[in-house]
Amino acid sequence: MLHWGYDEHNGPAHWKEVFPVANGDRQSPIDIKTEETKYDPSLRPLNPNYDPASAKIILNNGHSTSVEFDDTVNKSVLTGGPLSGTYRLRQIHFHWGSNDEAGSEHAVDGMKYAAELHVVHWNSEKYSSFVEAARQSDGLAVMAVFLQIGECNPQLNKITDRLDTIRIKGKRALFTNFDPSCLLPKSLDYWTYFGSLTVPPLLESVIWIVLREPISVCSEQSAFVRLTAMRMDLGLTFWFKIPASQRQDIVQLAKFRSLLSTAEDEVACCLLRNYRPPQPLKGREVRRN
Ligand SMILES: NS(=O)(=O)c1c2ccccc2cc2ccccc12
Ligand SMILES: [Zn+2]
Repeated sequence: MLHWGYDEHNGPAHWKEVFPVANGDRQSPIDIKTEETKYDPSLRPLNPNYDPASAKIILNNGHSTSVEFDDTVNKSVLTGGPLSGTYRLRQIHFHWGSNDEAGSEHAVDGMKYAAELHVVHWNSEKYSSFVEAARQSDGLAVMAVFLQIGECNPQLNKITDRLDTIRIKGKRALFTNFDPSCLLPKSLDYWTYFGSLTVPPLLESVIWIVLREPISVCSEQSAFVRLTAMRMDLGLTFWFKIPASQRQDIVQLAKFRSLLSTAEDEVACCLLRNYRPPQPLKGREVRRN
């Protein structure tokens, strides 16, 4: 396998050839069977506390688009929930599919959402760097938020409106004054389990915190259906009368799909999907608050 990706020749089924831990005992993502989750009264409320000034850049690393934060000090942290100690915000990124029927990494009773946001933190109380923490069983904490097809999400526009400036792999742009809490749902109820990175090197060092309530995102498929219905009502070819700005808004998810997984000097290839399928639970418990 040349370099891992999500295509037929280098996708999740091949990753074990280079990263044997792909068949490990605490791999992610998983399909959360809600009937088998266990209520744990010792689980505390989640307490995200982010400073918008920590946001630094938005980038396309060829596998996803991420917003990177200044993690040299404890300015933006996550505490509470299943965590003991303080976990420092490192980056956020997204996973999506080539159509609205799949795209999330975790599933709930076999149901996949259209996309998934991951908010990545590392245990800055016990470890001195992200790289060191990524090698420890309690080193990382990732909060996952499901994106469900529906109304356009104005908060998400802060990200999707910038994607056309970082279409090519390796491109980055300044991105500050952004508090990722704006992308969290009203309820911070969650499921939690011990897992791994869902991308190579698939390190088994992540405490996963999956929020139960999704946030909304719109995509051209759902918008196209809505507009066609509207056009039917109006009996007019209404589409071309919509100002481009508004047309822009109705294709949030399409903008993720138009990112390139290739660099400047390569043949352009769209990053149409970047999710790993659910992995075996291997006896792990999924707790809920
Ligand atoms: N999906 S993931 O949260 O395991 C993940 C990444 C996924 C895509 C691109 C970069 C990622 C970096 C991560 C760093 C730490 C933990 C998870 C990470
Ligand atoms: Zn992720």
